Amino acid sequence: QDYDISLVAEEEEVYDINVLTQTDNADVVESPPSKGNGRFSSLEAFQQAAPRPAEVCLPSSGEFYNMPERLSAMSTGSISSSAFRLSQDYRELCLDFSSKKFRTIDGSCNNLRNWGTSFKPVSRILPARYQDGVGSPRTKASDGTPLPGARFVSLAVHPAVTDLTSRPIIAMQWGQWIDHDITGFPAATSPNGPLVCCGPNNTSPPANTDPNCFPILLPASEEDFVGTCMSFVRSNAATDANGCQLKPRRQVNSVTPFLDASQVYGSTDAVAASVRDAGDFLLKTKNEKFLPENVNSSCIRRPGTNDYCFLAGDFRVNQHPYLQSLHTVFLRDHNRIARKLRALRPNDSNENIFQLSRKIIGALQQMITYNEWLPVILGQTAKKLGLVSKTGRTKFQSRVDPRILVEFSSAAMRFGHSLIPAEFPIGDRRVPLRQLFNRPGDVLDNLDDVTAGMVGVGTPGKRNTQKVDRNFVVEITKHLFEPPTAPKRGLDLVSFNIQRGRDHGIAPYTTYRALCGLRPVRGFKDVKALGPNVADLAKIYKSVNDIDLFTGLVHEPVLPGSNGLVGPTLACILGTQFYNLKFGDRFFFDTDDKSVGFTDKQLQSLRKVTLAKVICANTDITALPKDVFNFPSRSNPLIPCDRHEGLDLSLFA
Ligand code: HEM
Ligand SMILES: [Ca+2]
Repeated sequence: QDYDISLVAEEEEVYDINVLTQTDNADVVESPPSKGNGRFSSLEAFQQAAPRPAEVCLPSSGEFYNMPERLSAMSTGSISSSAFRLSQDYRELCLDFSSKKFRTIDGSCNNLRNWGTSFKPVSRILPARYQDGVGSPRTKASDGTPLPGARFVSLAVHPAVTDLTSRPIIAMQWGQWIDHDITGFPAATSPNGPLVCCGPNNTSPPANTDPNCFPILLPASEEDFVGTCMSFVRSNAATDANGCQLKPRRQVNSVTPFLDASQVYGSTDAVAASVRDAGDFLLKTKNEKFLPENVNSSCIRRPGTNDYCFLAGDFRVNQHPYLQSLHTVFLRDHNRIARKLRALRPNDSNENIFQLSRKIIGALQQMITYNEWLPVILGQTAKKLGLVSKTGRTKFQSRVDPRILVEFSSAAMRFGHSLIPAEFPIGDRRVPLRQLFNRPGDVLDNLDDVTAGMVGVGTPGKRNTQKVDRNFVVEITKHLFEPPTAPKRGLDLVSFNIQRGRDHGIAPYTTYRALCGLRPVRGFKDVKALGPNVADLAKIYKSVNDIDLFTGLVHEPVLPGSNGLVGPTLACILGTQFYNLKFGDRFFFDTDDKSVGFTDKQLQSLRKVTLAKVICANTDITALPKDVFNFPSRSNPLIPCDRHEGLDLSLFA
């Protein structure tokens, strides 16, 4: 109910962020370890193989410990009703886990509850708000009337106003890079392959559309897309061992939630095997320099060139050149480190050299994320929650659940879409993002120019990333993945984010704000909570308590003094997830458990490395500032690449 804010005494914004706990799903206690789920060489293969919900679903007997059943259970992220059996199983498969020095590829056996294995259901902070209570998307407002359509919301409250931060574009790009390390929702499919959820030429879908279709219906006033429908497929629903959907519906994370560089190495044994030559200590490359080719993938190749589509540990690798750049830089860094270690440890096995290199790359991912990136995003909150890890060692907490919270991957972490600028500098060009999707050419031609543009030292001069606010560039709200020859047939990422939240039954924004201990929103005049444009929200939502989580989060103003880029509820959800990914990871890079961690000297040396050093060591860029999340300045001067401190690998001899 809206009421007059002037009647409410002004109070200070109380802002003391603590981490949240997830709901206690009965089935979260343990889930089966999945040594064997590497059957699938790609996400597509996984999706084809995922069993359809059976016609008749009997209550699960819990008796699914013969192999075929177990494999299918693992691949669909199903979970058992019998914790006892699972712990038995877990003990069997993770028997030697205390003697294991390296992470498994699929994240299994990280912790006693076996949380954090790929292709397992995500966790959640609050119970789902499905419209039917079990699985249908949230489509109605609190008074029972329909919610405004996702595209309608996108058009009404997410315009393309430009508002820049003082940061280079890497502040955005690192976020997407690590997002692909920690989250990935596989889409539902039909027995015949991918689902198409609109009629021909984007007309409204026929009546018998697949139940996993949840198309975005375009408003009558739509000018940017042809037709009346934008295809949207629901995320794959986790099933039990009998192929029956779990109730309430749960989504699956196809990648390991740990920051373990799984976008480089893969989250299943099959993908891991595809990115390296069996028995070798190196990752596969093309011509020693670039990512290997994925012959099963499609991308846009320039005629008359040798352009090819990339293969990496994550299937999203081809999306755009800045993402491809980080994939290439870390691929090269693995091979650079592995070659040195090979020489330093002549008696060691290739497998050990590979795993040791992988462990160092994983440590770099965590260090850059917690010490360089998160302080930029969360400001004070990063320190307050103990996320910054520049000194000392981290004590693993076995009760902290590292699994991805559905609210994080469906809404909060997508804040990064607001950071995306319209143009990406590459050499002396500034290329509109719509011209870069799915094209490997720029990285193959000139990785250095792509990378320099990303970290703000390219030739067109300073190019800043956008602020986190309600604004999104048209490159992603009108022209996402638009085919070059088919105008108005792109997608709207903001509509997708909103629709995805509804697909996953995410509760509205105000619920999370309250949970984070912030004062309630005082209706549609509450500029302090919902920002200067709150009146626009009033035009489309009936109550503040209907606002979609994603939309609410990017409306919240950044609190004065927070020194970060995000508002308080966003800081709360992001902080919670990154807290869980630090303290709930037995292999966190600075763990005090020396049996899996680094020696004091190794850690000390490792801590000198910054993203700048990694880029210097693997490109022909000649100078970078120590902190690439800030532009070069008097306090962050350009330093020749050979003077950046690196990891002393002789400490691993
Ligand atoms: C050019 C840059 C980017 C593009 C083109 C892009 C595009 C996309 C697309 C198409 C999706 C799938 C949407 C859906 O079906 O629900 C997605 C999901 C997502 N994006 Fe981005 N994105 C970009 C940058 C970022 C950044 C900077 C971040 C974070 C800081 C981010 C975080 C996410 C997350 C967490 C998801 C959900 C992934 C999952 O769990 O499946 N993205 N993005
Ligand atoms: Ca991972």
